Amino acid sequence: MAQYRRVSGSVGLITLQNPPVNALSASVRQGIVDSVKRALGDQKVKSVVICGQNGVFCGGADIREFGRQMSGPPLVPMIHDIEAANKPVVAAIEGSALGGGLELALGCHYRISHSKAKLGLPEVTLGLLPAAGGTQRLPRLIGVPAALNLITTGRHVTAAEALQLGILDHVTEHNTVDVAVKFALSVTGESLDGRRISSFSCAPLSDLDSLFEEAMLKARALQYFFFAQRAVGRWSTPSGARWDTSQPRPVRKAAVIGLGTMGRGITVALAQAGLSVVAVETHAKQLMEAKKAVPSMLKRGAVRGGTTIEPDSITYSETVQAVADVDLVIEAVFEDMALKEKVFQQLSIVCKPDTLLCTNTSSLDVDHLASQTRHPELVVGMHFFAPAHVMKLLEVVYGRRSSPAAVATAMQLGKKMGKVSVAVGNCRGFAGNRMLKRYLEQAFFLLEEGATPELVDRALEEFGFPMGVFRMSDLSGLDVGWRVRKADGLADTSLTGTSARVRQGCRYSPLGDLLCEHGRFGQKTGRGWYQYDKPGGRVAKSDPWLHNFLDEYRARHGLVPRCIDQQEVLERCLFVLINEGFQILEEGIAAGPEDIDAIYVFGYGWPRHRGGPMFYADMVGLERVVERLERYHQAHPNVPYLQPSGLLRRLVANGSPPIHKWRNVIKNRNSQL
Ligand SMILES: CCCCCCC/C=C/C(=O)SCCNC(=O)CCNC(=O)[C@H](O)C(C)(C)COP(=O)(O)OP(=O)(O)OC[C@H]1O[C@@H](n2cnc3c(N)ncnc32)[C@H](O)[C@@H]1OP(=O)(O)O
Repeated sequence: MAQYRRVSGSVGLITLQNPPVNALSASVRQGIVDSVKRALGDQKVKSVVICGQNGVFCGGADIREFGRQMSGPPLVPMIHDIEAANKPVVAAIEGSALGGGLELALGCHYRISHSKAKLGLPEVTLGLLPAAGGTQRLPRLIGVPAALNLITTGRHVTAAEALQLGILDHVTEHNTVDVAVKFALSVTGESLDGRRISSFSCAPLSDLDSLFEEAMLKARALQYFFFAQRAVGRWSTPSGARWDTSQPRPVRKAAVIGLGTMGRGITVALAQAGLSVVAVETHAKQLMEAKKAVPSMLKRGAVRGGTTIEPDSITYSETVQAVADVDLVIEAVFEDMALKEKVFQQLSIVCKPDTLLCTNTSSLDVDHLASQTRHPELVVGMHFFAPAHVMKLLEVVYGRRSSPAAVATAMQLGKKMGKVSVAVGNCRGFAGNRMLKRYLEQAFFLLEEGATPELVDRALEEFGFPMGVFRMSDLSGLDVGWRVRKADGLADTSLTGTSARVRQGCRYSPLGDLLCEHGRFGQKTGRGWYQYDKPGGRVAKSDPWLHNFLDEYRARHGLVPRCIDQQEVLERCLFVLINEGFQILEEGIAAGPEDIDAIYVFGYGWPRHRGGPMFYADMVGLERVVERLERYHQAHPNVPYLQPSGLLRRLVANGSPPIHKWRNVIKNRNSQL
């Protein structure tokens, strides 16, 4: 329903009332129609404000009514009548104005919003189109490109963005209804001619064709990705193991070894999947902290997902002996081979002979760990992404001796945990991190050549990544990569002169290592590629220290900074990552391009509407990718992986078949080996 009352003498205030989000049920629509009629018929009322009760404007059509017989007044004429009113109508938006809620607000003559409100047309996420005037009014108000973006993505925008786009007239930090009532008083009697959005003409666009072409490309990418996501479940390995011929084993009880950040997340993910879990941590302090953290993570998850969790599904232990009867173990100790070797040797003794032993390593050799056990065929990698109970991606890494049943079991467990599980072969960094390494290195090189973290991140964020490479590095911690580079014998900052920027015969940038030596590990230390207001702060700010440091670094190494544009940033960072993807396909580490695309979309923030790196390469054109890589390789001959991979060249030589035919080219090649 809707409540109607007169306030401040001459303002008719209509309050939508339908908890929890004031959705536009039949009775709310009836309430609005009746209240508007009353307000317009009352001589004392000079203007109208529409708001929602309990700090929410309106969550849109009442989804609970979908599928039922339509009753009550329809939305379109209701909104039309509001727009046609001869008294100003102001929407006072708090909380959310979504779907039909935003469409109602667009029918009003003015929109005032609280700064914390969210607005959007999310119908597409429900398989609908905005059918209450949104597709007509929004493009007229903010232009076709911006409206198309909101309508086709369904994304929610903040009040600040909505103001910038022109959806809102005013944003306030104060009581929105009070501000709207005052505003309504101030516009009493003013002409409404320029306020009825449906009478606006749509700004003509010279490049409408390219706009629609772009939208079509997005649609193609999303459709491709829909199938790619499903294709990864039909896994296969070069040894011939396949999803449809491999029998997974039942897993009822699992264990996690090591309760750091990853181990806790994995424990939560397993418990949420309904398994009983033995959580092992040999350090008493860490164990105590985990015992507090895990239940509260579970509780938060249950509130979010509306599920219940058996509180005693997790038992904690300080010794590995506690895992004697489990079906599967996931090791998540510190990323140190010697330590992991010891854990696997112990597990091999303690566990039942048929227990599956998994490692959460992000890059170490799964075959080597398997060799520490009595049953190497029961060892696989289960590479989770942080936070492990939230991130959708799981790389299931099969080793040379992993049995088909072991791979099938890990894949099925991943699915049970709600993950997108992708089977990949064993190599340094597996598929995702191996490709990421190339991307990161190019970003460092770009800084050496004259770019700034801001410029690189802006290019990547405009491409669609939720955060650029440097903001991401600050978030995940610069020390993570530093440790890996040290273990690989790369991070040696004592080198000077030319050798400082060359390792193992290839170009190397020590910039990340140098920052770590300055204690700049990213967000956690409050300093990294950016500065933060405090350790743990989230808002990245440009750091003059860093810019000065880069200037000095370039001067020290005789590097003359040059102007670098966004196109070069994208090509250098993305094409080199794509090239590594082709190399991975060629080596059989990933079975098909869909696997790589799923890994990048679910694990690394690659924008879904661009389909994943391999699909993107197909869209850009393989010839162009080869041509650009060759050009960059000529300019940087000491970066060998800028050379187009053999598979990429072969695909071009085969007339650049579309992505769904690449597997044939890969298969033909492998069968000739
Ligand atoms: C078939 C022909 C129809 C013609 C329609 C004409 C055009 C209009 C179309 C539409 O408007 S479609 C609906 C568009 N709106 C949405 O998609 C919004 C969906 N909701 C949300 O995004 C969020 O719920 C929220 C509004 C941002 C609030 O988020 P928050 O995290 O604060 O709370 P939630 O836990 O998500 O929700 C709380 C509570 O509210 C229920 N709910 C939310 N939206 C609706 C709705 N539109 N209709 C009915 N109920 C809704 C949600 O289920 C939760 O309820 P409980 O589970 O707690 O009971």
